[in-house]
Amino acid sequence: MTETCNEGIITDAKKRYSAGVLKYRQMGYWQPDYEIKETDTLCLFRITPQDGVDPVEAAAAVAGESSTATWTVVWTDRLTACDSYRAKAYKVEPVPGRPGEYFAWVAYDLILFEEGSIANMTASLIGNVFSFKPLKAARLEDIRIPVAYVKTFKGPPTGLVVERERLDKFGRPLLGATTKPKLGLSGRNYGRVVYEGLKGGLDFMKDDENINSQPFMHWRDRFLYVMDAVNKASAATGEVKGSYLNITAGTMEEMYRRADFAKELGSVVVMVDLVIGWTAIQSMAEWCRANDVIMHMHRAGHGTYTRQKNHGVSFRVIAKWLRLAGCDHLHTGTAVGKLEGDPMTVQGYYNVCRDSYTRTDLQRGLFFDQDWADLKKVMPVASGGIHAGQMHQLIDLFGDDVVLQFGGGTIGHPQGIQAGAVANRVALESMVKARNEGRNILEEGPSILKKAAEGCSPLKAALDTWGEISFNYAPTDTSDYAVSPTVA
Ligand SMILES: O=C(COP(=O)(O)O)[C@H](O)[C@H](O)COP(=O)(O)O
Ligand SMILES: [Mg+2]
Repeated sequence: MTETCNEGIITDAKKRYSAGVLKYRQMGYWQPDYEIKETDTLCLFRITPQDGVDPVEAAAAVAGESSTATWTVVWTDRLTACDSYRAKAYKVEPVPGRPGEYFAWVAYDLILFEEGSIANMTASLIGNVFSFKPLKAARLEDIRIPVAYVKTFKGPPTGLVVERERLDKFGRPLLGATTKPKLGLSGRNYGRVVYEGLKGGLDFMKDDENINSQPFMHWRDRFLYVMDAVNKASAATGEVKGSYLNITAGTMEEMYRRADFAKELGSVVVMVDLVIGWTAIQSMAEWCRANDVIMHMHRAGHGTYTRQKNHGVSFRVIAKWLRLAGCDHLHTGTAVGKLEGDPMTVQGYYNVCRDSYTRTDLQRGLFFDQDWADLKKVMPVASGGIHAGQMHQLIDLFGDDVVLQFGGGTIGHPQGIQAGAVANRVALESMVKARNEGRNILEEGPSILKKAAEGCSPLKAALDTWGEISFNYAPTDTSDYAVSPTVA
């Protein structure tokens, strides 16, 4: 598929710039012999051209519409350094095992993006091009962001190393729980749930994505009761505790108001939902940086555009943008829980959050090397339908630098919320100890848990209630190179 010459480009200026419509490849958006620069942003798109549309022309169109082009020749190109500003599609390959789909690699010059602005970068890369008629579908699969551009972002306000220092917690995953029911509790009842969870042994409790300031619980009531619970649980256990106060609101002014109040009450953490948008995320990261507060990011809404293989934006790209934009915690999936997530693909997201340098790893969906240029690391959050009986799988999949969050798997415990938290903490500590002793936790996990449960009735009850619960459905978003990688 890849061609070795610039076939198609019209170089004669008179012909190139006479008014009319040319093919994108004739305009210079297809350059198979293009030499990638270290300062280029590289994108891998998965495109499904309409029947009869040449994949190379479709790739050139993607490069054109996501950079400088419009549908017709414009003489004003000649007032610019258009040869370098034009994005270049430089390689097209059929996707293995997916007839009609092609991978198209496109390079973008550094000058095309404003420094430190995900809003600006995304307005180019996913601006018009996903609605383009010659394509049935398009997906941004992966991105390589050049160090020169990475250095224009401040990244996570706290980062996972400093977070551990502030919390004084090392050598094990952190534990959390989402307060349930998501909606409807009064402030006082809500605070009670938070206290029970933290007192039982969790490090964090968490507001859910859709709890903001509804009539049943004004945000100030929630913040007051939650912080009362946090302080009492810290005093009772001698540990630093936190509860992610969701400051998501309808305006920036209101979000700042809520963040200020959270800080005033002594919260170590605030939370926002991905749906607030890139600019709001970058602004809240600035606020968190200035106020020494951890920023928890719930990826609410992402499944609308990340899940389907043929259209949208892969979550690995969203994770890369979020690390640049700045968040300290990021929901990245569980693989074993109730929500979408192929294990290898999910591990790829974790690598994006925690690596200093991410290596190409096709089986985990990573198509490029990514140098993070010492940008701080994001703490991934595994959350969604998990329970103590899966502890060995979770630690085996994700290691120590992760928040394991059991919402229903704490609050639904038959002996109460505090018992649910105890079960999770005991399961976690037994599994970490077994791993540190060199045991194969993936194989021995169930027996390690059973043994630990002999001395812990809450863990026994958790295993009896949920031990057999699993969510075995075929994942939607898997690597196309899971069996034998063919692209270098
Ligand atoms: O409320 C929950 C989980 O509750 P529970 O633990 O009771 O299932 C979170 O919103 C999900 O983690 C979001 O999904 P993701 O983390 O994949 O973004
Ligand atoms: Mg939720």
